Amino acid sequence: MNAQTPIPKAEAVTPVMAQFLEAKAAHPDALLFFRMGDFYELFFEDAEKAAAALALTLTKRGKHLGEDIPMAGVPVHAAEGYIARLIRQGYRVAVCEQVEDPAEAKKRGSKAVVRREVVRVVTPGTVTEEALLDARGANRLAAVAIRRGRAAVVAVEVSTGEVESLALDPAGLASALSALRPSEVLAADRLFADETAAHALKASGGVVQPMAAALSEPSAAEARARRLYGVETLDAFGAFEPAEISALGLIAAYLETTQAGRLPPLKPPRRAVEAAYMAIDPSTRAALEIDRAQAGGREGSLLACIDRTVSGPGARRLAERLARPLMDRAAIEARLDAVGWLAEHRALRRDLRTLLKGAPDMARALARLALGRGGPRDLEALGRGLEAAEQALALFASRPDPLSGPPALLESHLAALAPTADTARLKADLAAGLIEGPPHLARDGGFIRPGFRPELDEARRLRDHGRQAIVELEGRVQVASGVPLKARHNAVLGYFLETSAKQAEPLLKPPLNAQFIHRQTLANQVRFTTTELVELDAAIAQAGQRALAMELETFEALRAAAGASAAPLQAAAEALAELDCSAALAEWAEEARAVRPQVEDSTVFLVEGGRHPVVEAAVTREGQAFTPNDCRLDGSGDQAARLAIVTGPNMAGKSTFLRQNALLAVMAQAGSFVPARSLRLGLVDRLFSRVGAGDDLSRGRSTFMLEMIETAAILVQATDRSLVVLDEIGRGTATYDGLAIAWATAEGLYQTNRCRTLFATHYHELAELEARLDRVCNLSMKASEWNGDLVFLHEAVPGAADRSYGVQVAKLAGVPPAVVARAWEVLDRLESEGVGKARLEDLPLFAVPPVALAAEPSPLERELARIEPDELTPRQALDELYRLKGLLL
Ligand SMILES: Nc1ncnc2c1ncn2[C@@H]1O[C@H](COP(=O)(O)OP(=O)(O)OP(=O)(O)O)[C@@H](O)[C@H]1O
Repeated sequence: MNAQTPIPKAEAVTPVMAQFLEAKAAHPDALLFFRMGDFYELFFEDAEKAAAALALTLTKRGKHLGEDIPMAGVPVHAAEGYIARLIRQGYRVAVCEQVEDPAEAKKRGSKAVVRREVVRVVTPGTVTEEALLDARGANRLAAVAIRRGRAAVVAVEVSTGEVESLALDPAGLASALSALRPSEVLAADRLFADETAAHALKASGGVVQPMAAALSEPSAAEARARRLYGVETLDAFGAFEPAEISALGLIAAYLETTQAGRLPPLKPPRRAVEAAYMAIDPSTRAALEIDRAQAGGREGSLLACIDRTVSGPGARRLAERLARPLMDRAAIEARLDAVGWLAEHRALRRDLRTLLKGAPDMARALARLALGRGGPRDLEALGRGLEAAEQALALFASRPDPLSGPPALLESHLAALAPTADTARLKADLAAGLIEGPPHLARDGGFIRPGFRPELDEARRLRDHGRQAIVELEGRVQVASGVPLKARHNAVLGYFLETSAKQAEPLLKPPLNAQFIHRQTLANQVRFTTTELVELDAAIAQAGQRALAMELETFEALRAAAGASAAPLQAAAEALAELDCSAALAEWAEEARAVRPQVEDSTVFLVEGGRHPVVEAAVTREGQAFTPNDCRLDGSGDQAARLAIVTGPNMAGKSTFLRQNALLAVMAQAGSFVPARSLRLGLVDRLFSRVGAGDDLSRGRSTFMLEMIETAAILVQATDRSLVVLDEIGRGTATYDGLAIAWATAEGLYQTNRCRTLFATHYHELAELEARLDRVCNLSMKASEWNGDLVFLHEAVPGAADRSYGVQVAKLAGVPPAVVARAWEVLDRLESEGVGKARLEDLPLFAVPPVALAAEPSPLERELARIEPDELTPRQALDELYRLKGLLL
């Protein structure tokens, strides 16, 4: 979001305003939080925006070029909450701090202003503070680039240091981005001209940050990426494609500016290949409500329904697994082994979950510490995390049946939990060094345990002893002077002796005025000091400062020790998260009576007694029973039909049936048990679901247009390994057009794409396909009529539905009786005239041989895609043109 403050000319402004203008000029598109003593102040347009966004009072401070300067401010101690709210509204916030002591500034002259610098830009994708993060959700910063016809997405989780790089075909951008669900996406500004990329960026759901195209240029990007990792060459990370380097360069550039040079500790990029995951495009993801319900929130999604994790990191792992189901059968089996083993070992699972419930978010604490934003509480979190790791290890070691050892994946997590010499020392130091329940911030001290550093104890003793000495002094001067003096302290005077104005009289006159030095007269009180008190005050202040300095030094030493052990700490954090995730899936499997799916390399899809977990939960809450359903498909057409036409009345459960089968595939390949009696699943490479679409009027597309765009994508991309569930294609247009489109789509999917397909429709004419084609079957959702009313049985049975029962459903919905009666009349007329029958006969079904839908690009197209105009000199461009023309000859 842009917050373009009109930048006034710097002449004739106060020195502070000049500082503000300079900082603002460097961060024109962020709201500038300008530190003034105990407040952050915002000026000009920033003030107006923040005041509106945070319901702050908009005031004025001084004049600029004759005009009042609008101003709004927030107290420093409450700033985090305000910044959080601005970030959630899509703003970026630049924090401009005082970076020197006011006393230092004074040394330069009485008029000198304190130096200020922007120490950080807070943006949605780079926040690390607990208050700004969702404990159960990842917070990713992603960058997108396209070079030489290939695209890349690099995603960084600053709060945990995870980095992932994915090289892919530009057509897959939307799927890849929607799987990552970044909070913020960076892209070179020229990328917005590319329709595919622009669509993918918009569909990502994150705040999009356009970046100068120069930052993604290969050499600049590579240099920055090397700097990010502090390496001479990126070779050790594998062979990056040019687009990946560009995207990594954008991330590096953004982190450099927003973190003001303080770079987070990032893990080496994990390189993923597109083929490693089941591709799920954004509309399929939305339609299936995998991690978010269509209404927006988590509530009502598959994730919310099955999430039994007990820790934030575990919840993030689970979300990640569901967002990106795997294609690697061995990796899926390994996850299933882990879930299965934990499902069997109930007592151990229970103890493990109790243990993990209290475990802290080590990865995020570590990242905050590394970025210099962490405090004693983050150190404590590391200590507690290491303790939890040891306890988890002990739990597994003490299980009663040592013979049935945990499967390989669990073993690898346990190995990561084992302490190293460094982490063991760190844990011991943290336990010995920190008090229970230390404060968030190191700033004020008071968090080092007595006994940890003898010299700190000594400084504290002196400080406390001094305080005791003052109490004694207070008693003595009272007796000596006969005046009721009270010892007090404030930040300006330090310690002083105070009495009422009336009783102060004797102290202001000889002989007592020789001992009592007057400091201040207020309306009712007079304040004094004595030489002894001045000395005590100085000694206390000095000891206090020494104690604080030592505490801060100790904090730094512990922080450095944690930083030096970052790798084993991150590994232990990840292992705890994985254990929570697997144990949670086992817990849910037991609750939901879910079974282990059988995953294969074939193209079968055989479900017995499948259920939709979310609908089942909703139906059960209402006190009703959910009807499980079988589904048999086979891409090879060997055991079952490849295409099933699903008909049945409205409300009979068609959409539920379709979605539940798609979700079973997602869950199985995510490595979860599935809500069914059994499932045999041949790995699904791409999942498509077109189940109802909303309008996308902001992009000027009608519901029907959107439906057709999505249908086109399926027809172009689905392979013989894909699973497609389509609900009511072609209903948003005239009946004949709709039927024709539905028919041709079913035919195309069957003959050209050859994918496994469930095709729900109200065009009962499509049932004819079963008779005409080999591997097509009809399914219908059973309903029966009872006393003129419809009863839904929600059972998928072989055969086509005889009719739609639309009028009965209208009646159930409360359409007025007169309208229902009229509808019956019209329906009777239409049916008696045989309009439906005639219609089908008219269609030129199978008259035209199907065309190859997923056409290969021509050599010329392939060559064109490879050319990167920005990287060519005019001369090279001309040469390229001649070469391309040559391809035509
Ligand atoms: N297998 C089932 N067992 C029990 N109840 C079910 C089942 N399937 C669906 N239902 C119930 O029926 C309702 C309607 O289901 P669904 O939306 O799938 O119907 P539909 O046939 O797709 O309807 P329409 O054609 O109007 O879109 C669900 O909200 C749920 O309450």
